[in-house]
Amino acid sequence: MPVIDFNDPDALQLIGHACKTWGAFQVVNHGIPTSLLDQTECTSRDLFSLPIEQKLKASRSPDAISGYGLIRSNSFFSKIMWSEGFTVLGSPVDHFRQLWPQDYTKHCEVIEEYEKKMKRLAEKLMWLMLGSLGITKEDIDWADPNGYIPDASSASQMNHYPACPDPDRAMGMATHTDSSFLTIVYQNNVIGLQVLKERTGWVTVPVIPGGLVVNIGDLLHILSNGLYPSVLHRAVVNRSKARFSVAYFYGPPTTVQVSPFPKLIGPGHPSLYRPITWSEFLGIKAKCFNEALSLIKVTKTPPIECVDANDDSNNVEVA
Ligand SMILES: C=C1C[C@]23C[C@@]1(O)CC[C@H]2[C@@]12CCC[C@@](C)(C(=O)O1)[C@H]2[C@@H]3C(=O)O
Ligand SMILES: O=C(O)CCC(=O)C(=O)O
Ligand SMILES: [Fe+2]
Repeated sequence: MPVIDFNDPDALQLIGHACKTWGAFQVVNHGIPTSLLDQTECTSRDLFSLPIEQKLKASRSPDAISGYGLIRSNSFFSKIMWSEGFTVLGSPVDHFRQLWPQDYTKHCEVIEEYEKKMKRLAEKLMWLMLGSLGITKEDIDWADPNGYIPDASSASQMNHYPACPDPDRAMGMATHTDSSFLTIVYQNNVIGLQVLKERTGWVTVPVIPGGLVVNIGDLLHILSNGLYPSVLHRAVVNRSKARFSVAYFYGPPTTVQVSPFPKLIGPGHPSLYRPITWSEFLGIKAKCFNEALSLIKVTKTPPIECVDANDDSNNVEVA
């Protein structure tokens, strides 16, 4: 998977190429301090090491997004999902007060700082990705002239995959695409994230010091009219080491209708998707999961290569 230095003068072209061919890349020299990533990992470790009764006090309620629980999408798969998660949407304070009645403030400060810095990085990445498609700040009416997106939506997902006695019979996180515009993933120094590369198979994403993984999500897939396909990915578990990851999902304001960008449509390039908001798309995904993109497709195109996204077998890995 491409590793892109944010300070590389060719970053725009490199990002464009990575988006087209992999749907993902790693970024280094991104400006997020290592100390902040370490602190975020510490908060995540503290959270998941709490007694289960304590964690359940901050359980995600059935119709809510934030809180402690299993990943919803796991219910679409038959394998045992060897993981637990905690989703943050907006301020973590209410849930963190339930988890750590005495010292929730320090954990809130870490997560708030992490979200602030991630939002800035996500915005920069988004403009590079759009720039590589020939889309400028003036083209996007939900951004201000400086490229700032006042009401951008985001959520963070902390994941914990304990060491697993029988890794072949389990999966950490089932195969999925993210519904966001883009997702920035921090992984601790244990491998486990895999991406599906067309005509190659599953590729394990190496852990590189200071590296953050960037995934193309479904909303950028739609906006780019399929030129930048959202990447199928999953997390596998291992026998000896616990793994932690934190994913930051970034997208446009919830009320914005995302549709294939007019500049990318023309003779021979019909618009492939109908306009949709992130919230509506999440609703479709909650019911139909990996079929969501094809359900909002308006023009049928023959599949290039058939990949069974619901095949959660472990034995197709390519290093
Ligand atoms: C903004 C979001 C993306 C997400 C759904 C959510 O509301 C918060 C959790 C996210 C997550 C994390 C694990 C994989 C995933 C598919 C899931 O089930 O919950 C993603 C969702 C998504 O990208 O659609
Ligand atoms: O654990 C990982 O590396 C992947 C996490 C992920 O894909 C997600 O939270 O959406
Ligand atoms: Fe993901």
